[in-house]
Amino acid sequence: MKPAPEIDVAASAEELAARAAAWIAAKIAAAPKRIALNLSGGSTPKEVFRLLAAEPLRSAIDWSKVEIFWGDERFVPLDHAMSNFRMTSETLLSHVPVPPGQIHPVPVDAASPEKAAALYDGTLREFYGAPTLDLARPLFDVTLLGLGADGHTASLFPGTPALEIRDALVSAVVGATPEPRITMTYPALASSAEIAFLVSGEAKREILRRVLANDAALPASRIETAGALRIFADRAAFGG
Ligand SMILES: O=C1O[C@H](COP(=O)(O)O)[C@@H](O)[C@H](O)[C@H]1O
Repeated sequence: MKPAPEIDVAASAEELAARAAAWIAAKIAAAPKRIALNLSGGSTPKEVFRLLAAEPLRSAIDWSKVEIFWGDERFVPLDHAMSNFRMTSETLLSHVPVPPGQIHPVPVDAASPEKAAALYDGTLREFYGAPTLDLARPLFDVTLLGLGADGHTASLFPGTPALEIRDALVSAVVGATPEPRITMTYPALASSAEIAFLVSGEAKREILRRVLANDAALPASRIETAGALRIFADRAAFGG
């Protein structure tokens, strides 16, 4: 992992969520105009999203500035129980006034995971306003990431071809999980002013230790960014 992450250790999962939500709210407040948030799926961000959608943060945030993307998605309909979009809608987006045109879901209605990936790649480049990413001008302001017990992050799973992709921003991931996934690749995830991992629970302790030791076999360890790297962990995950 580069650069060395700033590690924020909370006493509990609830405190982790509160600290991460407050941090995101502060990032939105500090943004002069629009702010591009690249969200993670999975279980850990749910409470963070609920807190952002509840008072006092809901009213304090200028949601008209916010653009929403997803770092990964299951190739299932948007209303499917496994959909990251659905989880985000239920916990956050159906409760806050983000203009609909600023919500950019992965197009899971495409004919195949590969087509969905290619379309989302185009969406990212159009939003960025240039065909290639410039290190000095990140695509996202904030990228949230989770950490799977196998070391995956977004849908970058150990041993999958997506880990080696450098010329596309988005890839299909077929065969790593029962359902196909769509994931941003390292170059897209890395193009963020701030990357924040959310890691909670004792089940993540060993994998977090290995990520912090830069175990190169783990996809999460291979995130490299010109931006800042932060880890929100609870004591159960971090130890101590
Ligand atoms: O970054 C991500 O990581 C998770 C694993 O997180 P968890 O909170 O469910 O343990 C992953 O599956 C998710 O889709 C992704 O965005």
